[in-house]
Amino acid sequence: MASTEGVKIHPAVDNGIKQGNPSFAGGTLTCKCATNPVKVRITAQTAHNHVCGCTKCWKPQGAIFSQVAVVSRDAVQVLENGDKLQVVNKDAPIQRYACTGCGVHMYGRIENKDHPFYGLDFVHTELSKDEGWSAPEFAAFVSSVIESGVDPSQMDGIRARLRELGLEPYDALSPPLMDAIATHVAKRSGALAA
Ligand SMILES: N[C@@H](CCC(=O)N[C@@H](CSCO)C(=O)NCC(=O)O)C(=O)O
Ligand SMILES: [Zn+2]
Ligand SMILES: [Zn+2]
Repeated sequence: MASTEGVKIHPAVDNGIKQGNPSFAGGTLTCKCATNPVKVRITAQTAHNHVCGCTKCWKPQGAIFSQVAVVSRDAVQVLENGDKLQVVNKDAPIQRYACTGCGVHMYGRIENKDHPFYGLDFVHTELSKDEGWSAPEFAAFVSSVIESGVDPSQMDGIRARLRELGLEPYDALSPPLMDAIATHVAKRSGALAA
C-alpha cells in the first residue's frame, strides 16, 4: 500500500471533506483581487462537485487538483467588475471566464448546444465564504496531473490519498457522468431511442 504521508490534493479536502447542506441555495463567488474583485452570484446549490486533475481547470497556488462543480447557467450572474473577465480559450468546449487581475476562473460556460453538459456552468465554490456548498464526491482526470509536471512515481500515493478521503479516483469523469455522456451521444446517433 502506497504511503499517503504528506500527499496534498487541494486545500478544500486536505484536512477532510466538509459535507454540504442539501437545503443550501447558493452564494457569492469572489475572485482574489484585493481591489475591485469580480463577484458572481450563484442562485442554486451545485452538483457533481469533484476534484479535477486536468490542466485546464483553475487551481489555487500549489494545489495539484482543482475543485469544480456544476450549476445551471440560469443560476449564474455576474454581479460586480465583470469587465475584468476574459475567456481563457474560446475554442475549448468549456469557455472559462478568468479574472484578468488575479487569474481566477469565475465560471466556465458551454456554448455548444450539442454538448452533453450544455446548460451547466462549471464553478469553483471555494471562492465563496458561504457555507453549505455540495461536497466533492470523486476525483476526475487523475492521470492528467502528470501533464502539469507531477512525477509519475507519485501516482500510487495520490490515488491512495484520494481513496482515503473517499474521493474515488478516475482518469476521466465518474462512471455515472461517463454514462450520461455516452447516452447523449447514442441518442444523437440513433443507437438509442431519443
Ligand atoms: N488530459 C487533459 C484533459 C482535459 C479535459 O478533458 N478536461 C475535462 C474536465 S474539466 C472538469 O471536470 C473537460 O471536460 N474539458 C473540457 C474543456 O477543458 O473545455 C488535460 O489535462 O488537459
Ligand atoms: Zn481578480
Ligand atoms: Zn478539469
